[in-house]
Amino acid sequence: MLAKPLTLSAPGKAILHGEHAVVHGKAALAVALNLRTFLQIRPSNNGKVLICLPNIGTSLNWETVQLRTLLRAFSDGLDESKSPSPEQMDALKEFAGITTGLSTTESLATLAFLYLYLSISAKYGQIPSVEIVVWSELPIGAGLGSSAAYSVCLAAALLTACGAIGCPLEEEKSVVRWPEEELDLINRWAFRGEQVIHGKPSGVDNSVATWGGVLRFQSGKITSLKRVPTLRILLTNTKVSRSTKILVAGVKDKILKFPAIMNPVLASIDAISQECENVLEAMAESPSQEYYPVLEELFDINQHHLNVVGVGHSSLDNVCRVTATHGLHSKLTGAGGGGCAITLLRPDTDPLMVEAVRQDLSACGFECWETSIGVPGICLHSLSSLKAEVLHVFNSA
Ligand SMILES: Nc1ncnc2c1ncn2[C@@H]1O[C@H](COP(=O)(O)OP(=O)(O)O)[C@@H](O)[C@H]1O
Ligand SMILES: C[C@@](O)(CCOP(=O)(O)O)CC(=O)O
Ligand SMILES: [Mg+2]
Repeated sequence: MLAKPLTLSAPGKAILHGEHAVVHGKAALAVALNLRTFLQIRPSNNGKVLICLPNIGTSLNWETVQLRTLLRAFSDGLDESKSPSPEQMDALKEFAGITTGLSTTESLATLAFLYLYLSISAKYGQIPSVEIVVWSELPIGAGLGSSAAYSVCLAAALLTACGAIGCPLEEEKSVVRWPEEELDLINRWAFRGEQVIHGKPSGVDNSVATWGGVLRFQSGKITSLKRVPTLRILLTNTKVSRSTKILVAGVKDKILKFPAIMNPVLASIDAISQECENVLEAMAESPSQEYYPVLEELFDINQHHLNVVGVGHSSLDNVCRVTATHGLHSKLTGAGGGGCAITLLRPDTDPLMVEAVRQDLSACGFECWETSIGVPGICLHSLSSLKAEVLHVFNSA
């Protein structure tokens, strides 16, 4: 099916409000970041499937005949409307030789790939021999949705390789997107990859990586915010590693243990997302500085709530403290427990001040950078449109 190599990319995300609460049916507001995961898929004629993951130093390959055996055993339950079953996961673990019960970076990436490869192959009757390289600009496991960008890239590449969706790249265009119904199919398959990595994802991250822009997400309903003000956001990576799967499971346990205490906190987070959406709309309508104190206060309140639900970390408290000494307001973003925080900058924040904050945060061992938001979701690239850094990774993989 695949005639020539394809290169595609999907963005990471930052959650303004609603992380964790969104897993329990509350609203979240999320933005696509200009940090992307890139995937190159090449047709191969050696009867193998190869996946190379330079970010984590992993390269794996299997014979398609081996995969075909597994496919037969699994083709019944594998389609985009079903969640991965424990039996399927056990069979994949055995196949991939994953013996430890612990979810490592490599084991999760391998299982998500094998699950998507086999289920898409089973559904569309193809078992393509391909070489795949996935490389990301995003920090991995830091709250910026690398798992979703990975799953969305894999779903789009495998659906294209199996002929389930078209390949809309035209010679004269450097970047193109799929039509809406194909994006929807990519998103639904990517959600299955997120289930392998997260356990119980809400679907917000894969939706942002697919659709891009600024989204409101609640119980699977995706609403693109059409009019949003330009927000300046500083991202800080505390470099404290954590696992989304473990943090999401911890919040669930807390809700089960203290429902009367935790449910009102989730309801309050939901109200914060709603209030923030109202403010963003009003700002887009009539830009004014007067809205910033409200956005800042919402960051502060939500950060306290996230500590209450048990996903804070002393490194994140440090980010909040350091930025507060410069009059700035921060909250964790994504699953928390370490990873990244976001800090709101006002449009007129002096670059010298931003530099001073960056230096203070770097002195704590953190990495910090300003980012632009609301970028496009999954797209196909012509080779000539790729940055030298990305080309270099693909050429040397
Ligand atoms: N570029 C990549 N290469 C390999 N694995 C990746 C990549 N991006 C994401 N992953 C997988 O996603 C997991 C991180 O997901 P998660 O804990 O949800 O953190 P986040 O989504 O915030 O980065 C990693 O452990 C790894 O299995
Ligand atoms: C905590 C959560 O709301 C976001 C997780 O994001 P990340 O994997 O930490 O980037 C989980 C989810 O919505 O699936
Ligand atoms: Mg994730």
